[in-house]
Amino acid sequence: MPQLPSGDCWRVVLARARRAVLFAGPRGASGGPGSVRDAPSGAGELRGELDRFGGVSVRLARLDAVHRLDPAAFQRALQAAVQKWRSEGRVAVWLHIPILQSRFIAPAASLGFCFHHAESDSSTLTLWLGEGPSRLPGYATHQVGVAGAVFDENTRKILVVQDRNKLKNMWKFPGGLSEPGEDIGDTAVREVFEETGIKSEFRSLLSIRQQHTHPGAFGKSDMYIICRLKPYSFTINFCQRECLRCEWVDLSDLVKTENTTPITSRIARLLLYGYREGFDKIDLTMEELPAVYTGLFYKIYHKELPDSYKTMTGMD
Ligand SMILES: NC(=O)C1=CN([C@@H]2O[C@H](COP(=O)(O)OP(=O)(O)OC[C@H]3O[C@@H](n4cnc5c(N)ncnc54)[C@H](O)[C@@H]3O)[C@@H](O)[C@H]2O)C=CC1
Ligand SMILES: [Mg+2]
Repeated sequence: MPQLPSGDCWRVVLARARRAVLFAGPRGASGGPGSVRDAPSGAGELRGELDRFGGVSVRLARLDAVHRLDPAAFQRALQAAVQKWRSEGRVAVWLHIPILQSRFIAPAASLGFCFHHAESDSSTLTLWLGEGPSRLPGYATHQVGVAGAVFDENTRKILVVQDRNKLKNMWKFPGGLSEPGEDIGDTAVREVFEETGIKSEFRSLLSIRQQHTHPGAFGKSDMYIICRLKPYSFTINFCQRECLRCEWVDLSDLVKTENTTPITSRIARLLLYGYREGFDKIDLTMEELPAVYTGLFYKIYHKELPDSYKTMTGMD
């Protein structure tokens, strides 16, 4: 006579019906070897969702039963769950832990989980279960800083600041770190306004600098992007907290001065070339396009295509 499913097992049956949701019930309960009675206790507390790569994602914030576990009980439940997921051929486990349940981090780490990343209110740990070294993608590798080279073509003047918090007070373009979800051009315009009081609009992207193990990037790499901006206000009202000085200077004076950073000096020369020969020689302009699958939009930056190439279908 077939054995009736236990409470945990019923949950597994329901989960199978729903397919996308995985219950880390007792070993064998969802088709693997073993029986309900082999199950290490507590395994049924952990429930995950299967991702398209064959990994399991467990969000503790959504599992009410887990709130009642102490760290030792959580460790037993997680160990049982991992054993089961391994037997089912899952390639990885993603464990999302709300900051107030951080007592579960150490038990997970003792089972081999490592930090993948943390946000302000949660951390995410991973465990690779597949063959060979982990193929899980890492988290953020860079911070993005954006500066605005605000150039007034009518007066040939460019906006520069001296940073208050630096040991050497050299002229540089105003700028700062991008916020999550912020367009590059919007960062440049916002930072220029916050630091100098000058209103401007985005024209183009001029340069990208990549620097690894940047001292201000918490051990990550730094991407520093300079944009060409066009001013539409001219009265300076600079931020005393961040800047020591702020001035409109003649572009050719900025090219000649030694009291500037190498990157500022180089971009000043590039701007002078663009001013004399045409900005199309130096500009990477932006266009917004629809993403293929997601229904979202993205911004693409490249040199302007001549009209004759915009509609070209192949080699004529
Ligand atoms: N070559 C160049 O001309 C320079 C380029 N950069 C690039 O600019 C970007 C960063 O721009 P920033 O103007 O530095 O950023 P930002 O304008 O976003 O923020 C700077 C301000 O953040 C605050 N801050 C930063 N670290 C802090 C800390 N540890 N404690 C307390 N307050 C803190 C300070 O108020 C500081 O004035 C990076 O991409 C960097 O590589 C920065 C300086 C010079
Ligand atoms: Mg700044």
